[in-house]
Amino acid sequence: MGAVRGVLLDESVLLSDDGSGNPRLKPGAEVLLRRLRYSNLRVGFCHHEDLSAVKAIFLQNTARIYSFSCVSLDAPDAKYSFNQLLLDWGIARDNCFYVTSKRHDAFTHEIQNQGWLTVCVGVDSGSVMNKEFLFINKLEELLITVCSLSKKAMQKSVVIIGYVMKPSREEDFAKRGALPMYPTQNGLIFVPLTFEIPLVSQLQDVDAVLHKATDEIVDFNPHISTHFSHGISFSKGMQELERFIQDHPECCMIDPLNNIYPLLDRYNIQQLLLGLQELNMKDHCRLRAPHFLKIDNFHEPNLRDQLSEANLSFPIIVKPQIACGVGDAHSMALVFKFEDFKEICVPLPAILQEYVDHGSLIFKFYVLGNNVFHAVKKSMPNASFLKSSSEQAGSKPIIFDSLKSLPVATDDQFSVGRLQADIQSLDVDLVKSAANWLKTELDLTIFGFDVVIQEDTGDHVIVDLNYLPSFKEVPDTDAIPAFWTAIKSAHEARKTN
Ligand SMILES: Nc1ncnc2c1ncn2[C@@H]1O[C@H](COP(=O)(O)OP(=O)(O)OP(=O)(O)O)[C@@H](O)[C@H]1O
Ligand SMILES: O=P(O)(O)O[C@H]1[C@H](O)[C@@H](O)[C@H](OP(=O)(O)O)[C@@H](OP(=O)(O)O)[C@H]1O
Ligand SMILES: [Mg+2]
Ligand SMILES: [Mg+2]
Repeated sequence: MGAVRGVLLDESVLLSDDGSGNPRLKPGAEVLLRRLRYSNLRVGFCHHEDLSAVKAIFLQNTARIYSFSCVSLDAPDAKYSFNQLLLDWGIARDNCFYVTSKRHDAFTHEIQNQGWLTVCVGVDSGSVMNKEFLFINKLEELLITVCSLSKKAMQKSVVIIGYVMKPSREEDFAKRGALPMYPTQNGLIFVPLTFEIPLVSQLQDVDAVLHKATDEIVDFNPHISTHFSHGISFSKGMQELERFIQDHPECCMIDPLNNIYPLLDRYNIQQLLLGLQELNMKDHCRLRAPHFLKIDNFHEPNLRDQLSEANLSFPIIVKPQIACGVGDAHSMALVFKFEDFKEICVPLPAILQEYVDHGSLIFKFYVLGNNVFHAVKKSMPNASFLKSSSEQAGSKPIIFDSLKSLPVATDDQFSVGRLQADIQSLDVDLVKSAANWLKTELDLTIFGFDVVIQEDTGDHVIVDLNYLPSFKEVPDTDAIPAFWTAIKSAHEARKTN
């Protein structure tokens, strides 16, 4: 038997009704189907003829939504349709999981005799004669059960990556084929970790954990401690995961929490980026960090002097010190004069950053292990454009959210001719040297950073660093294999450390 390739779900696992006969999906079923949809496993539903017509139609419609098969077990040609399903799927029966919640079902025993792996969900193992079945209590256990069996069947030639990230991010990655539950070409199987069931039971077969821990931040209080990361509170599930990893160092984190903390703090990022000056090479543009100043409030008596000492002049972009993970981590402002500071409500403590005129183009760089990709994106326009639009509003500061309402250049502020010139002005080798330097400094597997090119000097200024970004601008054909290679290498490297 090889890795599990197909999963056939009996309607008893998926359907309940609302008491008045109207069918609906059982709790946990919708999440399961969403995850199976992009799992690279073949998935089908099945039901007996005695299923009510309304439920049978609901099941067929649900299968259609997810592009899954749906077969009737008692149809005159049932055996045919079952075997036909296997032929259509192009897989052997012993690579298939049949999942049911039926206690006594002649069909279940027959299909098990035909060599299918059978999983009973929510069925007391004592009530079923055949002990060959696998028994799980909750639907949430199914995926880790499938993946663990695949690993066992593949004689450990696969590595199971358990992952934690917010649903929207998981969906984005899964749709790109990045999180398959069937082994990748380099032997990775991805399984979502759920906090709905004890982590210990899930992690015993997991070889490495990929997490976007910042998706599990539930609060940030900068006043709790002078140590920035002490102000960060993670979800109970993330805390349980952290405790497990402390007790089980053999299960590796891609990447350890301590390695991502610096990227939660824009002050840390600025201090780290000061090291870029060591990379500057003769006959190359200058690579640098923006001038910056960290402030705890806008009423500091000698703020003007501090601005001048930090080599900061207006306009100044104001960003929260907390870089991600909380709702207002991306609430920013572009301030044109000193008096405007009292007008803005950027969360404190904040980082004041030199606003770099960069011709409305930003270069997003992504480091995936030893691969470095970059993409060009439209960005905020030069200050003169923003100031004029702001002057019409009485030169008020421009308040925005960088993820939701970034004041990107309008077409007339952005000329395509410039686009060619600007793209050619990017010193890729210089920035790749920065990428390699950052990888060493940060000891991270996957991270991104934003580069703007200052118009009058050509300085390459890194204005942002992010952990586990979506690298959505990079073609999947390049990004996804690199994503898998990076994770595999990180697991191997951390395993040997
Ligand atoms: N110092 C700067 N000078 C000029 N433009 C800047 C500067 N900093 C940021 N920007 C512009 O604002 C955008 C958002 O800034 P930044 O990337 O720091 O925000 P963020 O919330 O960290 O975004 P994300 O993490 O989603 O990339 C940048 O993509 C760029 O267009
Ligand atoms: O949502 P928080 O934890 O505040 O952090 C953001 C990051 O700072 C951004 O870098 C992410 O955007 P990209 O994944 O496109 O880089 C962004 O990804 P998203 O736009 O897919 O949500 C977020 O992860
Ligand atoms: Mg950014
Ligand atoms: Mg960022």
